[in-house]
Amino acid sequence: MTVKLAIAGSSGRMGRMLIEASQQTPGVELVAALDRPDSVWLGRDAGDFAGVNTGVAISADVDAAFALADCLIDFTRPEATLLHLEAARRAGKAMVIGTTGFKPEEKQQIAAFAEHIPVVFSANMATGVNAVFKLLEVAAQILNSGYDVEVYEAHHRFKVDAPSGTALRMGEVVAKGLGRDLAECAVYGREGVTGERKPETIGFATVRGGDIVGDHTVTFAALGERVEISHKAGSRMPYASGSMRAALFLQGKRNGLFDMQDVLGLK
Ligand SMILES: NC(=O)C1=CN([C@@H]2O[C@H](COP(=O)(O)OP(=O)(O)OC[C@H]3O[C@@H](n4cnc5c(N)ncnc54)[C@H](OP(=O)(O)O)[C@@H]3O)[C@@H](O)[C@H]2O)C=CC1
Ligand SMILES: O=C(O)C1=N[C@H](C(=O)O)C[C@H](O)C1
Repeated sequence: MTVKLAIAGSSGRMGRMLIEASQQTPGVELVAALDRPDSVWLGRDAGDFAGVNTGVAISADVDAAFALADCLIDFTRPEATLLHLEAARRAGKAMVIGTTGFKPEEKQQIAAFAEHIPVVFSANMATGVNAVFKLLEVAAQILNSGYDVEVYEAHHRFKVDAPSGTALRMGEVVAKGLGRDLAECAVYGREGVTGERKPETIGFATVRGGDIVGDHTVTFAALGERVEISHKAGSRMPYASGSMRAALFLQGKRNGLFDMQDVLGLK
């Protein structure tokens, strides 16, 4: 059966890519496209950015979108995602959430919504990045003593949250593998006379510039050698295709919180 899709933030960088992906993915049908109530794009065909005619006009009416759609894909901002989750709960429909930058208590709210509706929530929908999460689990098991862990990420100049959701997830995966709690061992910046590096810490470095789509590297550095595990995105399409896969995965599910590891069968 076809999954009827609504896409939020449809004029955004990911929104445009998701609309394009929806036109190329068997088993999904775009039925609604959302943007802010004050967006200049309201009323335009959702496919205008990609040069295709979808027959779906961009609107700000979330409840009307859920009346048509089985699933909303949301790559917006945390405050918008939480409002969309309320509408999804009212309608009893599914959500795929790619938005990053949530506070811990907001993540708990998402988990609470997922007791009532099915949700895929993942900081990175790309298959390659999810493969890297698995590689990091293995690396942390083997390189569990004497290696300093540092996470580097680089993104475009327009990104508003740091470190990236993906970098934080990478930190969480490695911390768990090493038996540490990321909240206690993360170091998010260094400046001035910092003193020597504490061995139990996990450091983060953030670069912002130009149109970098998304680079992530985790370094395990010891005395005499280092291991680097990297992913570099050259296009946003892997995030969009992963999201289509996530929407198809949610078909027929009543509730529950899932991530791309569930979607890809990596757990
Ligand atoms: N999980 C993953 O694989 C990936 C996650 N992301 C994440 O997705 C999110 C979006 O990224 P990106 O597309 O680059 O961002 P953009 O700023 O390009 O797009 C965001 C879209 O959401 C809309 N929006 C923002 N606030 C609201 C609101 N309060 N109500 C309704 N709509 C709103 C924006 O409208 P307007 O422009 O009018 O403000 C815009 O259309 C980020 O959190 C990013 O980190 C990105 C790529 C991959
Ligand atoms: O904002 C972006 O562009 C991206 N955001 C996600 C993140 O914060 O991890 C995923 C990807 O790196 C692109």
